[in-house]
Amino acid sequence: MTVVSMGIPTVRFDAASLAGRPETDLLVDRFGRVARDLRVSITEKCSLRCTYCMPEEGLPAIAAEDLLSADEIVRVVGIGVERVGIREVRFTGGEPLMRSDLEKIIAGCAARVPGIPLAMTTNAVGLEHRAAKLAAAGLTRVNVSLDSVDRAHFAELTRRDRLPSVLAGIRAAAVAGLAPLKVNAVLMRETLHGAADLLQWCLDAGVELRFIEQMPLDADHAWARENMVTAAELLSVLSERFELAAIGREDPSAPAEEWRVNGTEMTVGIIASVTRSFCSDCDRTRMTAEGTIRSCLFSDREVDLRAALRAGASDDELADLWRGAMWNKWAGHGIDAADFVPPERSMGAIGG
Ligand SMILES: Nc1nc2c(ncn2[C@@H]2O[C@H](COP(=O)(O)OP(=O)(O)OP(=O)(O)O)[C@@H](O)[C@H]2O)c(=O)[nH]1
Ligand SMILES: C[S@@+](CC[C@H](N)C(=O)[O-])C[C@H]1O[C@@H](n2cnc3c(N)ncnc32)[C@H](O)[C@@H]1O
Ligand code: SF4
Ligand code: SF4
Repeated sequence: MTVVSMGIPTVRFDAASLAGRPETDLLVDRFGRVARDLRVSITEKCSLRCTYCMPEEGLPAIAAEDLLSADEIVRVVGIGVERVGIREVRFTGGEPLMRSDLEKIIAGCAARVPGIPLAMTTNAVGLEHRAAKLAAAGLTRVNVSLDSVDRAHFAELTRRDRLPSVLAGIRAAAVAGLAPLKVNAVLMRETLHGAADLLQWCLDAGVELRFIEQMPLDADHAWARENMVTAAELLSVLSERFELAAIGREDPSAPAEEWRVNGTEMTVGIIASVTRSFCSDCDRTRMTAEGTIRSCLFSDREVDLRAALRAGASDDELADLWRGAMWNKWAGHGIDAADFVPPERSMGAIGG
């Protein structure tokens, strides 16, 4: 904890050391990486309870006054783009659609940082009714989480019977021009047998599917390395039905590696965060719904921008706090280390 004087009142907030940092405005770290991709969590609330993410009862509620307001989010996004080199912004959560002022947040950001892609990662529940408004506000594209197209299985995995709403949301997003639309599916023992069906559904729907290796970020702490489905295992299952040709990554810092399917233009991606980690090329920086900067999914060391912002810090001061948070970023998640300990926050509380 560092004491920072910003006039009256004097407020305490975490500031990470900038010692040894080169003279640059950008969000550099000690490992030569530059963070340009900002992921903004805007709520801890969610309409689903995916077993690999949330506890059955949901996450503890964040008090309304502790959440960043729409105007505060727009200000931080503006600082990110104008002062520290952010080139892409993604809204996430929790479920971003749970915020009734999401359109206001998007419109505010679109006006403040014109030309910067504004994406959203969502479960698509209720998106049917908001896709057109979100697109009009300036949202550019969406990635939708969908682990199964079998209604009973979906209800089991998410503890909610909402598959029809998700599918309607995907259709509405396509109609609204939120493209390219990608589907994310977390790999699990209980879904592996349906993986080929899910891929066929996505090929038929003309959307790109990416499978994600499950990470130890579930609120229930049930993740176990020996139980997880690896990219290699998935590839062997998919290869029984599809001809897959490796393409690689869109760009070095993209989490997904891609495979061409059946010699067509359609692809399937795998985000192998555990067995083929991409930490050495990481370009991510995160802001939690409470306004703390988190340099890595797995690092609980957060820098509190909200306290500074509400105490009257200038844009320059906020930018410096952000730079300090990222300068002290770890090399990677360390899941393979003998002394690995999962972070305190689960995926839904960080913003995946
Ligand atoms: N290890 C790790 N995994 C991540 C990170 N960001 C996203 N993921 C994983 O990748 C999944 C998909 O992320 P999305 O929110 O769709 O974002 P994206 O893949 O960067 O999006 P695109 O730009 O469309 O490729 C998430 O659900 C996470 O499981 C990250 O910084 N580190
Ligand atoms: C936390 S969710 C937030 C956004 C939105 N609610 C959704 O599900 O897309 C963001 C992403 O994290 C992924 N995720 C959640 N828990 C995960 C875990 N334990 N390992 C890997 N990915 C996870 C989800 O599949 C989703 O794609
Ligand atoms: S993955 Fe997304 S939809 Fe599922 S519980 Fe977590 S926040 Fe909600
Ligand atoms: S685990 Fe951390 S360092 Fe690795 S890719 Fe994700 S955010 Fe980046």
